Amino acid sequence: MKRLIYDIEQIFAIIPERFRKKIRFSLFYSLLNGLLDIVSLAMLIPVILIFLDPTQVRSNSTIFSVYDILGFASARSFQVAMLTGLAVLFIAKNIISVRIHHHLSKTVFSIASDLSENALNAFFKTSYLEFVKSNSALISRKIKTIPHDFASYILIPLINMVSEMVIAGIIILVITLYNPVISLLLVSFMIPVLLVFRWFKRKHIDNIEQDFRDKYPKSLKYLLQGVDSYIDVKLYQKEDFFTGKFITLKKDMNENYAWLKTTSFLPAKVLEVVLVLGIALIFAYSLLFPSNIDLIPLLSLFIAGFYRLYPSITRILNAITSLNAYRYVLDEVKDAEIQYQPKQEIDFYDKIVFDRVTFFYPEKDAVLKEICFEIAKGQCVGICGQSGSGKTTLMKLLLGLITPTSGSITVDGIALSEDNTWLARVGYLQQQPVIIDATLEENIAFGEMNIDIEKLTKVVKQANLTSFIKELPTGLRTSLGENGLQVSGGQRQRIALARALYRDAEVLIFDEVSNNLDQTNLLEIGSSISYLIASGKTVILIDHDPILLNLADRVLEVFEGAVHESERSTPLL
Ligand SMILES: Nc1ncnc2c1ncn2[C@@H]1O[C@H](COP(=O)(O)OP(=O)(O)OP(=O)(O)O)[C@@H](O)[C@H]1O
Repeated sequence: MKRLIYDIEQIFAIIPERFRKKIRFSLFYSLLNGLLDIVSLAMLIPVILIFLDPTQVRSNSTIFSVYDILGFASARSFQVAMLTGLAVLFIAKNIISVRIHHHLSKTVFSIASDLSENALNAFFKTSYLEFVKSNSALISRKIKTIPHDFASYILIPLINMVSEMVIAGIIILVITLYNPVISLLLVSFMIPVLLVFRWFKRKHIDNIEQDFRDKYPKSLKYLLQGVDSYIDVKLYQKEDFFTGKFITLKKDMNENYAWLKTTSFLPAKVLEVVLVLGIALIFAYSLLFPSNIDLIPLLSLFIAGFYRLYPSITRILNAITSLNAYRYVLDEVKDAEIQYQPKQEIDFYDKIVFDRVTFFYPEKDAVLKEICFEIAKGQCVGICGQSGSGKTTLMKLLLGLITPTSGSITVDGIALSEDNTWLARVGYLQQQPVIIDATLEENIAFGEMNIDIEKLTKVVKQANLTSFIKELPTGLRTSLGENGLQVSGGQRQRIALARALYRDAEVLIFDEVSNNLDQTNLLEIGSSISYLIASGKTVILIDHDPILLNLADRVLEVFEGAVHESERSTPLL
């Protein structure tokens, strides 16, 4: 019980503030729904009675007072009216019930959407270093699966459980008042159900939480890795490795899922047996003591009580199973709401300054030590250095994705961080630019809802994309497919360049773009870069290719953690 209260407190803490009132209403409506069930069942008993024995209309004082107040002239017309009333009541009750369930589901799944939104915002807020340590399976689980599981397997079962507990309590109380023997019979029959359930839960359900926590993300990881490395998997003939890893985990999980399903099925079956045994016991009692018992009302009461207690008990037990199996979700969904703070504006009009910047990755030696240099606005600076010397790290620092361990990086005197608008001024072109599964124009405008056609046409020309577009079946509106697999390395680079130009980036960083380009594409990118330099953009070229480095006003060399002005040892063209 203590655990349950603790869980309820935790669950309430997770529900976003604006939904708490709605959830309380949902709970209230669920209770109302249960009460309507009880009322309609209670109405069933007198209707059965007057049908089986019409003399009850006059002999039963309660029934007679209703008959009298409503001014009926014959028992038959009263029977018909009661039956019609009962039908209307059941229809109305079930319509209300559907509406209440819809309200509950709508509220609960709106909460799931809210939690997903929070998780996605939190993901975009994670630091670059945390991001590189994470994996996509875990991220997608946190954003998609966990909020959904919280709604489906925690919130709905919890609301059902609380309202069903109250309803079961009311039913037992009412029956006790009417006939304590039946009440005792009903309660004592529930005990074997609870014992069987408890045994099952201990044996099979308690491991399921571990499955959901550990095996599910691992299996998803192998699945995604296998799909993402399609070419390598085929090349190295490692289909069995990925399939094997995935399927071993999946089989274990499915075995436990099977027990989870069986457990939810179990109470209904046991309760059915209990119902038949109860009826048999009442019959046996009436045979043994015929004068002591009024068989029909007793049986009606037992069956009516059971009819409503049966789903109550099933729902309570299933809710307990669900809360146990999915309790881990509570730890993973707890992330606080993101507080948005306005970002500090940076208008780049003078220079970028690296002042005694040192950077260590966690648990590693310093990649860069006390480096100092400046880049003036409008300059084109080349950066070269051996593989692993720290060129990309330098760029991540310049982008503000990572912050110096010591020293400072400032733009016009303002220190770089994710809390200022610096990233909006920078276009970063990587070796393998990202292509999203969308049209070419959506790839260029990247995340803009309303595409500015005039600007689009301009950047398409600047990035030398005109001839590529002519080859496409529907021009700029052609879909580039998942991961842009149908686009060549050179085309990718030009699309990325158009993307950077579309957002009016002031500073353009080209990170080893020559790696995936042939001579023709390299010259084309080179001519685009020359155009950018001429138009006053600040350009940073991390590269080893003389064709590109030749475009730079100066070249910096990263070597053993330091940065020197290079003598341009390579003959420039
Ligand atoms: N996220 C990270 N965590 C830990 N170490 C890292 C991380 N990223 C890079 N490193 C290490 O930092 C060093 C510099 O890496 P960086 O990618 O900056 O080099 P680079 O000069 O760009 O190399 P390349 O030319 O091969 O791309 C390397 O030793 C690398 O292993």
